[in-house]
Amino acid sequence: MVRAIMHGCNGKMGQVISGLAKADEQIEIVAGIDRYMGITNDYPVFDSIEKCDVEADVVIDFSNAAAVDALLKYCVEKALPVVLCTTGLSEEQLAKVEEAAGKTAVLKSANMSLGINLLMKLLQDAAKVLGPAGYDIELVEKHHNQKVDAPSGTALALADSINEALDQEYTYVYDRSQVRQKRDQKEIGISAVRGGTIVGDHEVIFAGVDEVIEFKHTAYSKSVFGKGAVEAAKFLAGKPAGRYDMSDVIHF
Ligand SMILES: NC(=O)C1=CN([C@@H]2O[C@H](COP(=O)(O)OP(=O)(O)OC[C@H]3O[C@@H](n4cnc5c(N)ncnc54)[C@H](O)[C@@H]3O)[C@@H](O)[C@H]2O)C=CC1
Ligand SMILES: O=C(O)C1=N[C@H](C(=O)O)C[C@H](O)C1
Repeated sequence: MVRAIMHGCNGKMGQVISGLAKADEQIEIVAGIDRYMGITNDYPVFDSIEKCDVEADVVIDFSNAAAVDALLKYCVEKALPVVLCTTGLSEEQLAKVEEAAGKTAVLKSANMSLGINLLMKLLQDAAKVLGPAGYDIELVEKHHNQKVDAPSGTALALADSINEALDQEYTYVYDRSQVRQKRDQKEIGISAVRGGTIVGDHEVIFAGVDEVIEFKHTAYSKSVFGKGAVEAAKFLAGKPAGRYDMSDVIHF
């Protein structure tokens, strides 16, 4: 049985994971961390990670970028593997993630769903053909109105995946409103839409002369992310220090 600490336990994803873990004999949430205390859970909840003295094998994190520095410090000190799902980390924080991975196992992924992780692979094949053929690449993501970061971590990860296939030659453009010039061919435009309860839509558009190829992923429920995170936690418990991602968990 894998013992997990749920960081951000009283948030939307924290509650999805709590529900999934209850129905799973291979994982148990032994403690939760959240600064919001308005929910009753069947495990002890602490208002900050530093206060948690419960023994565990892994941490699952769906919280807020502002909470990630303290989390990494705690996991490094306790040599505790961490599945890092929070998005919107700064460049400085991304460097801290790499540093932490030198001391404990860190699996970071902006999207835990099978579909998006497959899409990242498919896009690399498409980009290798369509990029050199001069197709313009644009990405549009849509999320619910409670989301604080933009663009989504997934949109950035999809763009990174495409750019890797194209020898890192592309730059990202987030806002065209102040730019009075035509797009450069080696740009990836990234646009964010926020509204209602949209769980998560990602569309990648390759636009050429007289034809357009579109790839689209739609998440209809947060459980697609939750299931991936639970599998990632089971995978990461007991692993040596290092940087892991969902390609270590999902084998295509
Ligand atoms: N990698 C993936 O597949 C996915 C990642 N996410 C990301 O996960 C994060 C959380 O998403 P949601 O659950 O929808 O958000 P949410 O806002 O519903 O939940 C976040 C929880 O973290 C808590 N929190 C915030 N700061 C804290 C702190 N300093 N200490 C302790 N607790 C703190 C909040 O009180 C809240 O309960 C976001 O960054 C989101 O983008 C969300 C879905 C899928
Ligand atoms: O905040 C969300 O909800 C989501 N965030 C992740 C992201 O920023 O990519 C993943 C998913 O799309 C849902």
